[in-house]
Amino acid sequence: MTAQQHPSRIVRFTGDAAPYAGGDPYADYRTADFPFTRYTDLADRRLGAGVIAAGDEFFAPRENLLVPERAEFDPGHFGHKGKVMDGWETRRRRGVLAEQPWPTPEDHDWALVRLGTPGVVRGIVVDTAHFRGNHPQAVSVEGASAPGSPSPEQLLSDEMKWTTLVPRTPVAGHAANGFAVSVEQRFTHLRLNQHPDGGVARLRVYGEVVPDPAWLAVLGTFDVVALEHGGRVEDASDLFYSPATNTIRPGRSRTMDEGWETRRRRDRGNDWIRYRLAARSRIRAIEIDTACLKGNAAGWASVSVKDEGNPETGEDAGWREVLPRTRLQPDTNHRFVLPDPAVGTHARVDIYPDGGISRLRLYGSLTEDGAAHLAARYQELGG
Ligand SMILES: NC(=O)NC(NC(N)=O)C(=O)[O-]
Repeated sequence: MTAQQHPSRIVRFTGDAAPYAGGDPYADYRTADFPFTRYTDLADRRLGAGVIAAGDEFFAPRENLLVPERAEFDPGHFGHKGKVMDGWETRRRRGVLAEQPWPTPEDHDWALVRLGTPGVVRGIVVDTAHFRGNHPQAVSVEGASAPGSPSPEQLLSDEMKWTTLVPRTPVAGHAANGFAVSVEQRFTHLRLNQHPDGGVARLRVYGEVVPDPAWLAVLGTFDVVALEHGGRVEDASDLFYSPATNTIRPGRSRTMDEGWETRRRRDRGNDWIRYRLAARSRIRAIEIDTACLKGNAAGWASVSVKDEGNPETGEDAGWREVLPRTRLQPDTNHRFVLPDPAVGTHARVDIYPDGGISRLRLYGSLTEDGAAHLAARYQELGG
């Protein structure tokens, strides 16, 4: 097993994985703590991402790449086409002549990914879990920015400009191959290439959401903390059972684990999440949902707002409670109209004493300077 230190200090695994020897298939899996995983997975199915085409998917379908759970391996599961693999796997490439039976150096397989929400990519994980002996020798990743909803044909046409995010790089089998990306551009689509062929279990694309300011301007009032609009979690008191980011995902929770649940507190404190809003906003209405949290819904909740971006004072006025501590019901969506709009760049929900909420929605509109900031960033990133 080899782990190499990359110039950008990202651990790189190289070399083949040993054949599966029985027992826990993850026992010899190689992975690391990649710093960029604190960003949002822009290729999350739950945000609307999809693998819209692939040049070949003989052994295993491209859709597996974005399954949220880690890849499974059943050593005895064989189908009509071979070993059933939980990933995207192409057939073995061949040369064209008896004298040249090998693929050419240019031969490769590709898959086109539509990001769930456009953004700047900070890091990519090409996970080859369980691909041992049939993983690609190398991978590369490119990004494109296309307006609207382009077809695979449009994306593959010569007119489309693709930018290299990860140059062709050798990867290891049965490993989480992580790559830091430093391209300051907003992308809508990615192309994952396997050189010359092989299988990849999962693709994760971590980055910052960059919303289209024209769309937000037309909407006027929207959820200013929603992940898809560029809101994000900065910190939370407890991540024992589930990520706090679940509270700003699209849609309602269908099961308890799709929300945010904290462990049972045995002290006199309380749990909380701190968020950064899409930009400076004026919040007028709040929703707190406890969907699917029944014996463990938060007992009470309050919401506070902080304004770090006041262009007149330039001052940080500290936290201001805009929804006082309010009793919550289990498995219920609660709606609150604020008596006065609350202006801020950050929000915090405090739950008492512990338990969970499934969603927080902060409905409002961008302030003038908030909208100008988003428009400038969009321009800068070539949006
Ligand atoms: N044992 C295999 O996985 N073989 C082949 N792949 C599948 N899925 O059967 C191959 O050639 O890569």
